[in-house]
Amino acid sequence: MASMTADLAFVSNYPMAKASCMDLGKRVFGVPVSPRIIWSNRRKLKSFATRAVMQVGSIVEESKKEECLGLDVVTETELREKGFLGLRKTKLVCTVGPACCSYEELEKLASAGMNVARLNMCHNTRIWHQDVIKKIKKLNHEKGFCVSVMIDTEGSQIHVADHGGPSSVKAEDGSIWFFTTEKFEGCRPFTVQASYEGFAEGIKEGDELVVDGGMATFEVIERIGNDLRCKCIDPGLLLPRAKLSFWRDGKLVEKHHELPTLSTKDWSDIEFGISEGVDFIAMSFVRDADAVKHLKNYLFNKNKSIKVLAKIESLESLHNLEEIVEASDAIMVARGDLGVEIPLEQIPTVQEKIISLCRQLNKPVIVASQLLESMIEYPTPTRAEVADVSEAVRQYADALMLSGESAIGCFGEKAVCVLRMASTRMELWSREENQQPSFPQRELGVSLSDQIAEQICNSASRMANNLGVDAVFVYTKHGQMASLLSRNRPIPPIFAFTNEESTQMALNLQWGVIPIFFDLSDDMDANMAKTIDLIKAKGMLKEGDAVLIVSDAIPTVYQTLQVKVI
Ligand SMILES: Nc1ncnc2c1ncn2[C@@H]1O[C@H](COP(=O)(O)OP(=O)(O)O)[C@@H](O)[C@H]1O
Ligand SMILES: C=C(OP(=O)(O)O)C(=O)O
Ligand SMILES: [K+]
Ligand SMILES: [Mg+2]
Repeated sequence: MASMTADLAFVSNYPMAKASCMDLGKRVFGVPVSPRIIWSNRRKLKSFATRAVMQVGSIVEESKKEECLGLDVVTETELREKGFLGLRKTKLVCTVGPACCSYEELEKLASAGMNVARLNMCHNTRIWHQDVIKKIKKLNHEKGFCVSVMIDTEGSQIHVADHGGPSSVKAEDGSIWFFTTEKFEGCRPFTVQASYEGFAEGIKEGDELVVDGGMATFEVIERIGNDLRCKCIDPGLLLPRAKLSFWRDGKLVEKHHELPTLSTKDWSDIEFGISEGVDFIAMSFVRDADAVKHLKNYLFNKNKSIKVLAKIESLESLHNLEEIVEASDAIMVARGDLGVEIPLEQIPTVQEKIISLCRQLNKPVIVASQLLESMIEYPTPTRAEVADVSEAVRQYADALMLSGESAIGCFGEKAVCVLRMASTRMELWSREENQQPSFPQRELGVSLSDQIAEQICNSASRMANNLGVDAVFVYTKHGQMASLLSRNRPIPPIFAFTNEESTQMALNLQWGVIPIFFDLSDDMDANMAKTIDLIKAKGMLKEGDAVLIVSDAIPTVYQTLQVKVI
């Protein structure tokens, strides 16, 4: 085994009162090392001591070993080209649709940097979605990618039923339209089927009916039972499944319809997702935490490794934001529908508030929709779109999401490249110019061991930045330590080694984390030595590089803390 000449000091969770100071005295990082404090928490538990160990070590010797490491091909390439500090931190989610559903197109998106593939269950058939999932898993298995899969529910929003007619219908100014709940085949002139029979509840003459956030606007001129006669006052297009919202005196008429957040179709889509082994389920139009808890309880008995994202896209979800974030595994700022329910000019501020709350509560957050909308048709983005992307990156969003840009756009691969380049450059620039929000100091941990893990990760991140280490290695079974490190947004990349594939796929949504599948053993030293050797064997660690090591792996045999100087 290659030897690792380094000083290693343990910082774990020993109450300060018992801290003993040991000067390991050796040179690390090329500078004399001041004495270090050793904390270790020897909590006398009958079961295993919960210990989080942070070690600082430097590597000064070559390693000869070559072993296959679960590092995905994209990261490996980026690492070789740009080194540790050039690695992109912000994750990329791509909606898969007809424009990119072939194996070759999916491979292009993965090579360009897609971390998560999103399947919108509003559209297409389950067979189609199943085929895409199979291709993504094949790409991961055969080509060494690490792309996670997310399904996104249709939800119970009121929308225009698929009129089965041409892809979009034009509404002329002054034309009279009939919005009905009557079910009929095909399409009738100037008649629109609404997806929900109670869609007109509480609506009065004079109210405005807005389609898809403004694609067309109508004035309600008569209510006939459950149906509405309307006059087009702002001409535009009626797209299939267009969403409907109602406004009165410039304010949204909040629809507290009794539709459940998850419709019957959603539940069967969820069963489909479980059977296909998806990694994430994104819930549309979440109104409160109950719906999230209900789904998580259901999944607990089916497949508890599937992560639940709540999509913030209604006024009601903003009213219940904190409880929803607390209950969810991750959050999506779904700006498409959110922009229908709140004034567009408020989106950047609301988005920043959601991102900050998610960081405080240690939940990854995706900024979604219309980031590069013009690239559906054009090969380059507008300045406003790149400004939107860089603002989401500056706000420290964990991930950015493409919708139509990749699903139906002519330049999906280019759009991913624009996101990748813009986010990498903005990460570097905003760090150099200190443009990013400071870390919200809200304590998370409730139990002592959670508080210890949180404090270790907060300290480890500060230490990593202050010492200028090249990388952070974390050994984690369920990803908690990796996410707590990510929450701090440290400068060096976080290599998260885990022996749980579900953890690896879930960490694909965490800012700055590179999830690596690795057969963790109970021997921390072996884990450390082997992973460092392996990364070195790939030529990605070089002489003098410094790695900071954190672990929450609860070994089965550790009874004492080891201080090792090799
Ligand atoms: N799986 C799919 N099959 C066919 N078309 C899709 C699919 N996913 C997305 N699309 C197309 O891409 C557009 C943008 O995707 P998205 O924003 O996810 O959907 P929506 O418009 O329902 O919010 C959709 O309106 C639809 O036209
Ligand atoms: C992502 C969103 O949801 P969907 O595309 O499913 O409407 C959105 O509304 O921004
Ligand atoms: K959806
Ligand atoms: Mg939506």
